[in-house]
Amino acid sequence: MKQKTVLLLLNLGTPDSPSRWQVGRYLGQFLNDPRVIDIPWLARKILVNCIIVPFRAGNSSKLYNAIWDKETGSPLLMNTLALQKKLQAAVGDDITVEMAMRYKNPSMDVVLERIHQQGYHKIIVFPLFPQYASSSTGSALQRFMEIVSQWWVIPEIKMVSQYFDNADFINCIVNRAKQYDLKQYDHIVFSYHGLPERQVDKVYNDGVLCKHHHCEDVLTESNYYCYKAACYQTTKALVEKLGIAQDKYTLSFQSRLNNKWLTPFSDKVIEELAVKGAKNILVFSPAFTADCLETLYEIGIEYQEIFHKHGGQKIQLVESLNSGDDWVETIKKIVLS
Ligand SMILES: C=CC1=C(C)c2cc3[nH]c(cc4nc(cc5[nH]c(cc1n2)c(C)c5CCC(=O)O)C(CCC(=O)O)=C4C)c(C)c3C=C
Ligand SMILES: [Fe+2]
Ligand SMILES: [Fe+2]
Repeated sequence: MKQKTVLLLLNLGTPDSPSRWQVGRYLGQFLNDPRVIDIPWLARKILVNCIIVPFRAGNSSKLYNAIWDKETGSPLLMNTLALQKKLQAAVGDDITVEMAMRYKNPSMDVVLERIHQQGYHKIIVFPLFPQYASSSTGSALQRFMEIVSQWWVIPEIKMVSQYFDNADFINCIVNRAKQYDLKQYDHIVFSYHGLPERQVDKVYNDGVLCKHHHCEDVLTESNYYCYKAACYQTTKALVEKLGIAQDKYTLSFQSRLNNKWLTPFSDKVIEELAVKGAKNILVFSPAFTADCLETLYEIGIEYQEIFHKHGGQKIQLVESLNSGDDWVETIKKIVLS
């Protein structure tokens, strides 16, 4: 008997259109997730629905408009769909490749209902986040389990929770860097999506805060799921492979909602580099496997403006893994191992 297997790619999600209304709906669904804004229910409802969404939706809509493709729409959706298509071709008929978004569309409810109807014997879940965070991987896997737990038949399930330490994943980023002559840049920045420090501390069961676990330097049994530790290890592997000297790079965190997020902040690092005289910098974004608002706009447009304003010339963004052949082969290898 042939086993029917489905590979489910999960990504964060994006608005259905860049209109203020749709961006507001997206932000409302996203930020009302208790794993994203982890405060008591009533406080979250007031903060998100009465403060963040009304004040943020208009501005975010402008940012989405700037990166929206007239034909293909959201870059995050377009890149994830292209990856699904190429993976399907790579794995052949034995495995069906599906893709769903944690927020908005294609929704996990609809895609998992289709998977349910098909009666697969095995589901392999692959979140497109290399470093575990409760707000990304944790949330997507929780929603997956909530839905599947309602089924009468629960098939065999394999869930991948992170892969920042996978050598093939690191090599894919190294491959993206090959088109740039690293020696031409005054400095290299590894910019990761930020997180509230409080959420990073919640990873530890021993009550000892992240700052006492030496997450900048070591990966241990206790900090394996610490997002900060995973970001530092990702950077360590990349600088070793790329031969980047200690004083030539900086790790930083972007997209903060307030000042209690992981530091150093990417925008401040970019500003300081320009003030110190850097003219050209190369920016990697290794927490994002697909180019999206946070890479194309925040790094490519907003940081470019900051850099220029303070005397710098050009910020070069290294493209994400998107649907590259090496990334397709890497996912295939990880999920089939
Ligand atoms: C690396 C994965 C991600 C983590 C971890 C993450 C945490 C996180 N994000 C916010 C708030 C926002 N993020 C936004 C966009 C966005 N975030 C990720 C990935 C992670 N977020 C991606 C891929 C994107 C881009 C989506 C796209 O459509 O291209 C936004 C929306 C944009 C904006 O208004 O700035 C917000 C808001 C929080 C609060 C959080 C963890 C606590
Ligand atoms: Fe985010
Ligand atoms: Fe940590």
